[in-house]
Amino acid sequence: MLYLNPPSGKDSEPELLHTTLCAINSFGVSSSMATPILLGFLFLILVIYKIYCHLSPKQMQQIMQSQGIQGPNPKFLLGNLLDIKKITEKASKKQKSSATHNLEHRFFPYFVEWKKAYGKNFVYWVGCEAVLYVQDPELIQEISSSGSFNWGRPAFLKKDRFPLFGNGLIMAEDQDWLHQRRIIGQALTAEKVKLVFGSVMEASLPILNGWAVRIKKCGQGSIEIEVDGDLNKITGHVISKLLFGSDYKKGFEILDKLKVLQHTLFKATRIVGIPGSRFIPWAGNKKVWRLGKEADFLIMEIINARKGFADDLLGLLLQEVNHDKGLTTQDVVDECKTLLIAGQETTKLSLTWTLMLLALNPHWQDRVRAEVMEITNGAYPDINMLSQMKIMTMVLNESMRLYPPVSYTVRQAKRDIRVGNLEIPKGMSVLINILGMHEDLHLWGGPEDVYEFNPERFSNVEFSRKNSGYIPFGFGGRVCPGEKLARMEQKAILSMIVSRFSFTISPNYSHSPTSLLSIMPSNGLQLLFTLL
Ligand code: HEM
Repeated sequence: MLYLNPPSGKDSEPELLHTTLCAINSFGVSSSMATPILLGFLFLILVIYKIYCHLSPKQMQQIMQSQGIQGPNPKFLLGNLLDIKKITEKASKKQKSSATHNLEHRFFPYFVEWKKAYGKNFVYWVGCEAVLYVQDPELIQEISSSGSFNWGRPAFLKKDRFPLFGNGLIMAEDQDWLHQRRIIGQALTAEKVKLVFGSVMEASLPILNGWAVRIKKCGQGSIEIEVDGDLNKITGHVISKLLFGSDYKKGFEILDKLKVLQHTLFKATRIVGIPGSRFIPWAGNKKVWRLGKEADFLIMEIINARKGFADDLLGLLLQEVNHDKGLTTQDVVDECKTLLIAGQETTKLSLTWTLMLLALNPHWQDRVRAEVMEITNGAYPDINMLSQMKIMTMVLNESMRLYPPVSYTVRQAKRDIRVGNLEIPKGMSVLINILGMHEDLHLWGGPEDVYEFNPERFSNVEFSRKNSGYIPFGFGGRVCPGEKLARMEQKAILSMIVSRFSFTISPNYSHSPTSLLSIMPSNGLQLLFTLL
């Protein structure tokens, strides 16, 4: 087992619940605060909840229990939020001084504890929202084939994340979702992705040349580079060019705004899941509204300046405006925000974590380099060479197993749905813990192996294909439409890096992954680079 520097700061809480836990903190649910005003407020919330919920928590619990699905007992109004808070605090006190790749214990210690008590599928409560936790690959297969239109996104998440995604593809449902999915699909086919290869090279070369110049200038053989920022620039350039074509530079400003918005949304002290809370004008909410509007405004500026339909993804989306049952201009704005966030951050993070893992595992770094050199003959790769890079694929797969950029996904039953032997009642949310699946001892070879970086496990192509416990790009109808693009970018950028530089971990790097919608390093990634 390889150990990394311990985290310097406090461990972050998982974002899904972080915000809700902050809500408890900010409410200060203690007996001393139980003033008549607070009680009146809680009563009002309860009434609103009752109106919102399809079934009462008790009814949902009974339905699930009658089917053998157990779970921790929910408390009045707060569900299991206080349990989550208690378990998280206990776990962070116990945390070992050295950090490993074991992220589930770090981000979801309460899931780990509940799995031990209730098995791989159980029900827990986020306030009044019933959530079915699923970590059984067979059940996930059943959900996959139970029809995309049966599932939506939980209303409280859609509202909470509205400034970031609006009604873009991630949040869209029913016919809107299908329509948007078709348009995005057209822009991300294998053929279209080939055309993007040029912009990956165009974005990467100046940055990598800059690294080489700095190494030569310093005269010490190696220098420290903060790679996270540079990978941001490369992946931001690629997605921005895909979306906005020749207007791509304006995309950088929008991306910067969306990142601050994302950090504010997931770090700010807010209440999630309580109706009306997003309208309360406190500082976090106000900042989120302002940034959301500013991002919209910048995208509208690009749209308004357009004459005719350009040959980019924005052009494709604009062609759908004003058609019968077509998109509105606001839908196009929302789609741009969605694609910028979904397409840039995830790809960047997968590269960041892969570089960290290769820096820690020089043997695998050498193997990837040898393969790239053999295929490219020491020159830059062309698009057709990427598919020959098998060891590179194994390394990337293993990196996304240990550090999946998206750690979980949530659906909500739009009607009563039969999934295998289970009857899932309308209104119940289902959380699929991608990280938990990727660290499942039964799927990945026991406690000795599961947290190890071992790309060899992906050498058996049949195993990887069959194993539905591996879902870094999601599953079913909502599977990531950007997978081909992401995989091309990953390979192109990595092959250029390993063929020019070797790298190790800098003593200044402290291993402190945090979860803000995606799993990211809290303090960036600092590596020591040497020219080959
Ligand atoms: C390594 C890179 C990436 C990873 C690991 C990743 C992962 C995922 C996952 C797990 C989902 C499913 C989420 C869910 O079911 O809730 C998803 C959906 C999505 N991804 Fe990606 N993604 C990546 C790159 C990209 C890129 C490059 C784009 C766009 C150019 C993109 C656009 C989207 C969109 C629009 C959805 C929503 C699909 C829908 O709901 O129908 N992703 N992604």
